[in-house]
Amino acid sequence: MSAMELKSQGREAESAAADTVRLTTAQALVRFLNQQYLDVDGEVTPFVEGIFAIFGHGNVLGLGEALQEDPGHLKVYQGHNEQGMASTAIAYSRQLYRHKIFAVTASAGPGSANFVTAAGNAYVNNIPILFLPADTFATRQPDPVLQQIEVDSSATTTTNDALKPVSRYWDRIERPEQLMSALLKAFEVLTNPETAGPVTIALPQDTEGEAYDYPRSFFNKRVHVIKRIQPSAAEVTEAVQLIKASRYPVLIVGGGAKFSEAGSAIEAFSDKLNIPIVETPTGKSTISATFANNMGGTGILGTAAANEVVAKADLIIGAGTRYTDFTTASKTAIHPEKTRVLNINLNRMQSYKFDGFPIVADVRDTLTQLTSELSGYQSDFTNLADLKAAWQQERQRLAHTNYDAPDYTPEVKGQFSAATLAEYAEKLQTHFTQTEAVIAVNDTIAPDSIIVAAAGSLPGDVQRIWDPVVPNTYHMEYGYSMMGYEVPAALGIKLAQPDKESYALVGDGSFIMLHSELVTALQYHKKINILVFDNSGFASINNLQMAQGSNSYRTEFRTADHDILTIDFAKIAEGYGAKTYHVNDRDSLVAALEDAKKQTVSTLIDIKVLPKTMTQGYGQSWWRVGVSEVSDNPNVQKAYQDIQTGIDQAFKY
Ligand SMILES: Cc1ncc(C[n+]2csc(CCOP(=O)(O)OP(=O)(O)O)c2C)c(N)n1
Ligand SMILES: O=C1C[C@@H](O)[C@H](O)[C@@H](O)C1=O
Ligand SMILES: [Mg+2]
Repeated sequence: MSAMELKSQGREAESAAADTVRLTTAQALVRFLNQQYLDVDGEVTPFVEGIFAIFGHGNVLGLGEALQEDPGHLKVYQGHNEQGMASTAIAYSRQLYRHKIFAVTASAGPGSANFVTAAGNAYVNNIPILFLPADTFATRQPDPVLQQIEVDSSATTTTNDALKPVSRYWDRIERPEQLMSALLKAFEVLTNPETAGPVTIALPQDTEGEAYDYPRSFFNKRVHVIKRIQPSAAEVTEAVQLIKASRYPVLIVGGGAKFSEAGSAIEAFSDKLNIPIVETPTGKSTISATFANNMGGTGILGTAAANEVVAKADLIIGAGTRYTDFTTASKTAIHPEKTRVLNINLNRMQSYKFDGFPIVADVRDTLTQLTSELSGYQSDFTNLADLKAAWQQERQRLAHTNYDAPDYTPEVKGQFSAATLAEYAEKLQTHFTQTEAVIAVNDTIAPDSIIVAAAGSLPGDVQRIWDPVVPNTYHMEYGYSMMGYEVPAALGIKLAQPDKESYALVGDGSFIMLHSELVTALQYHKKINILVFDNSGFASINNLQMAQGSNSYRTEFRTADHDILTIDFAKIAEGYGAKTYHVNDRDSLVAALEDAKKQTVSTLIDIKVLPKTMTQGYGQSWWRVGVSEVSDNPNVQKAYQDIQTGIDQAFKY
């Protein structure tokens, strides 16, 4: 028996009579995490998979020591950037429909501050994650300590207070016994589908190591049951009336539908009642793109087919959607004056939106009930197959856009001159268009591979032209649209589904901003594939800026001498130890993708693409943005007037 085992046996024996066990706060925390289980539709699994850690002086001696001594079943990984490793944890939970989580721990001060962006991401996307930032001393004896901001107005304010607005539950453990009530509350929040999101338990570094006689009962196995909330009879009756009264109902599949695993229920509903479905970015891949009534992504970034049925709708059925501006075209795509709205959502507040009739219940079970109650009903849509076929034709056109064609004009028109585009072609050594590249990836990687995107122009492209066939293979973070989510998320996805290939679709700007967890993937032999779409700039923002009358300003990547910046992303990843490829046309991309499939090590494909060659709007694409009211630039003045016209037409709340 090892010295450690002897010591721990002694500790158990010592307090056995009192039915307590003497542990430090950190040891008690680790022991508790090991005992949390989730019951989803009768299947019980451990809820906490592990912990990502970047140790500093604030957490290495308390939590670090406890994990070193006995992590139980928790897998402990070293992260390389706090925001990055938290993004990995978020992606892991999201990919597993929130059935499992990782905790993340950082040292006090800057390490903890690095959590804030990721916490915002988890908050807006309703993803459970347990933040365990170290904190300054509870005793305050050595104050101010290294990395303490030392707020004059209150000694209780520390860096970790910045996590309060982006936590669904926030607590600070200043005495070891506080841990018990804090963790009970924390895990209720983490495991409740209605409140799931980030939880912060701040750990003052002295408290982490302080001991207490914890009741053994606190460490009993706890099974948190996910309850599928059923619609009331009155809710079903009203919904049935609304649908029966409508000729052109359209179902919007949101993230709530995906988390409810409502795919089959939606297909049955849509198929039997002839109701077209359209998808939000998060809802996409709940249903296969090949499903006959699936018109694809909707909203500002939507397909022509989806936006056409939404325009015709006399009833919108929102299944687990938050109705963000991108889905509603800033409230111009849906008008409750002309279109009734029926909302199915676990969250009561969400269900009230657009003056909708609220059903506060589980999406899967509600739609199943509605399908059986509505037998005999069919919508009057007759052109769904034609709309879908027309969109597929457009997708084919986008797959073959050719910069070298004599009559070539880019998808984003009227912004860069032919000379500027030629300058990019020459500097980046590419004639490759982004739409051709994205579709080539879609057509080449295995259908059960998982892609992730988050920011820039790629979320718009894939919302329109990515056709996911296998459910849950499309992982989109377009709630916070956090640049830098893509690479760490690819690792989280790989940890969640180790037998699948995981691909990050990432712009050059996002890659530069954050890719530290590529090192973690390499370190732990978790293969991820990174596809960098390099157009040498914050191109989507450049598009937006120029579309609203401004000149191109600080959104292209140019040197002080106005030269286009050229970066060898493959070389960067090669330096870390990844297998890399340079690509500038379809053939070289397909060859690289095929070779990358054979690798066991993480890969990066550096894809040089031309700016202005991403997809553009297809109906329902007004976006309310903050254009300047006063400007000497006539184009900005016009853009301001155009925005006022849009505002006049938009639904007001
Ligand atoms: C953390 C963060 N900072 C800033 C933004 C605002 N933003 C959105 S897209 C974008 C540019 C993205 O550039 P890139 O990744 O190269 O993609 P591209 O637009 O070129 O497709 C910026 C700065 C953001 N979404 N997230
Ligand atoms: O500001 C933004 C504009 C969007 O086009 C982009 O996709 C998103 O990442 C963003 O933050
Ligand atoms: Mg870019």
